[in-house]
Amino acid sequence: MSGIELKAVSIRLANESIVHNVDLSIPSGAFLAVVGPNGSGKTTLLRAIYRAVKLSAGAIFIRDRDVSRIPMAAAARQRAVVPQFQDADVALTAADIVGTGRHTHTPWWAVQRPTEQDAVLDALQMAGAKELAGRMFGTLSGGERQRVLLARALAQKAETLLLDEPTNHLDARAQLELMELLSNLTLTRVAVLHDLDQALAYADLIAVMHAGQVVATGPPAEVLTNELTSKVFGVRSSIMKHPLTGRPHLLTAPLPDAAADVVPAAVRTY
Ligand SMILES: Nc1ncnc2c1ncn2[C@@H]1O[C@H](COP(=O)(O)OP(=O)(O)OP(=O)(O)O)[C@@H](O)[C@H]1O
Repeated sequence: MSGIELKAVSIRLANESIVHNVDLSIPSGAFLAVVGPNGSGKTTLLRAIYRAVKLSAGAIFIRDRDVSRIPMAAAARQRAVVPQFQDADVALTAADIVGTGRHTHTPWWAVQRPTEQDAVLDALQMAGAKELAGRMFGTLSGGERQRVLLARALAQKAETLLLDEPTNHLDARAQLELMELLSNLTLTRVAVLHDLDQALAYADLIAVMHAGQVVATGPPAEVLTNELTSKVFGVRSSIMKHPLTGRPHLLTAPLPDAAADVVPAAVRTY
């Protein structure tokens, strides 16, 4: 069974074609990183998976069920979302926010039960945010909020986890902790990432977007060639092993002429 399947997906917004004819298959339990230059359509594609934007053509399936035909309550059990922006102007504590992730399993009036509170604290602990439980959400820093939103998504215990630039706002150590945590989860995960090095080091698969199309997919070390990063991102690159951890890392350097206007043929589709 496929975790998530996109079939010939196209999206138009404000009369503009934003995503064109994307096919993507993410195996159940895999971690896919979506990368691409600014404005290439990554967030729009992710939002389509959680039904925040409508498709103009094609279809999206989570575990073989068409997401456009699923009742909202069932959809919330299908996918948990860590969005890029979240309104912080709410009179709720971090634990309250995480508790809203439990509403897919428990009626709102039962969220104060000890088992539910344990689930909330477990999720906060996993996201490295247990000490923030009693803090008002609006008083938290950007990085602290990000961890609370991750905890809310984990508390939801959905079949898939969708994250939009989850390492934004996090300091160096918190970024590594988050990527470690994400790479060790066993549910199907899709994360929009800007950091190609993080995508290479932690994701199972990568999809590269350029001008609304997916131009390459496959294992990150096979996809992130110097040729691809030159053409799509306008940077030279090479992959090196970290001397301490042995993990692969992507080093980048400017191109003499950083024009990135050639779309390469797909490296591999799966
Ligand atoms: N609601 C909208 N109406 C009109 N255009 C939109 C809308 N949302 C996004 N776009 C446009 O669609 C294109 C893709 O945007 P999107 O946010 O998906 O890109 P992205 O790859 O996630 O970019 P970034 O890396 O900068 O976050 C951009 O040109 C953006 O201006």
